[in-house]
Amino acid sequence: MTDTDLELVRLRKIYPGGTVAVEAFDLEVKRGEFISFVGPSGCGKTTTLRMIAGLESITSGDLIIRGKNFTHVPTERRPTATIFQNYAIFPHMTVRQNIEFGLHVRNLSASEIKKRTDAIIDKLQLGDVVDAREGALSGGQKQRLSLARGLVTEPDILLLDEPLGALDANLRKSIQEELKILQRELNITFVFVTHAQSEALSMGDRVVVMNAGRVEQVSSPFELYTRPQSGFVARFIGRNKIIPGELADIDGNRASVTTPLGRFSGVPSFKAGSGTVGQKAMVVAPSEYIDIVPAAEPAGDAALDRARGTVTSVEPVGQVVYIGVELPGLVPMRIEAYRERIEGRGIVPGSAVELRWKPERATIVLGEA
Ligand SMILES: Nc1ncnc2c1ncn2[C@@H]1O[C@H](COP(=O)(O)OP(=O)(O)OP(=O)(O)O)[C@@H](O)[C@H]1O
Repeated sequence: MTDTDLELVRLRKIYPGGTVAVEAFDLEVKRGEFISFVGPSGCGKTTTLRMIAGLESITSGDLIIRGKNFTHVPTERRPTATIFQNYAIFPHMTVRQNIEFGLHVRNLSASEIKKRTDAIIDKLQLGDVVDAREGALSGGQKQRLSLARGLVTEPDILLLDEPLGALDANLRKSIQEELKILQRELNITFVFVTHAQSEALSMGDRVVVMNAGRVEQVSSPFELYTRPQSGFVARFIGRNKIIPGELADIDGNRASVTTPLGRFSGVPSFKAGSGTVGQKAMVVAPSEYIDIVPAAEPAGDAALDRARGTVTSVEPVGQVVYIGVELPGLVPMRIEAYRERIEGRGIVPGSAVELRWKPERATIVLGEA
């Protein structure tokens, strides 16, 4: 038995009007993995999910689930269930009837339907509202009902399209946690679409970042946050500072870039051999790894990379202070620092500062910043 649940091979979607919504989408998802799709509006997340669900035809490429090709199999014969943002609950049916509905259309025996429905009602704590209709349910209960409807069909893969989008921030947070626990317990593969990067990173075992119909990067949340592989990911995920320049040197797992502020090095995000000296590249460092100190302060650690600038603004917000820094030849940067780290150190508008970071924390990314 293969432990790959889902394989997308060169998946492509062109809508009848000619819009190329998804292009060359390759992905392998392991059984029991929680995978999030994230990207800006219109990047093709929903289209990809709908192709997996069979709600949208596949223009070319292959959809493989547990080793079987489902590219042209109709939705009702796919081992998937889909949860939508608007819940898609039948308002005239009770909670129990809503859950049973998907089982009746599968021709299961009455006793099997009851057994499965009772189990899922119990699992999702809907026992108190089994006879209620949609109008009487809270946002959280509606969310759990829509999950119950999907899970009761015992899918191999659960597809979730912005399922928490309609919830307020607090409820969203607690349902995120519930969902993650539920997924671990059931060990079902979840494919979760969201446009919120924090949600994608906190929920996903791995995250697929999409941009304009294409996959930009597939990585664990930490890897994505600390080791972006493209300028798009560096800007879209996390709080990176980006210094543009030209690739100067590549040596194993170190590369360096000549920038208007000097030459800096970092870990290359590209494979050896794919970068050419002189081509456009950038130094990317997560904000959390950059220290801001008065320029006159001696550098204790000679191995740090350093860039000099002038403070233009200092804006405290709670425990964090946002410091605007003008750097020669670059667009101004905004650095976040803990208030206690900078208090009393003379970091005020007009003062000269140095940004310092460990080169091994920086990533060298090819392309135009
Ligand atoms: N039914 C359709 N007919 C034609 N074009 C469509 C259709 N549905 C989506 N598109 C286009 O395909 C592209 C991808 O859309 P899709 O909805 O998959 O993106 P998305 O990343 O899910 O965006 P959002 O976060 O806004 O839902 C967009 O350019 C969109 O306008």
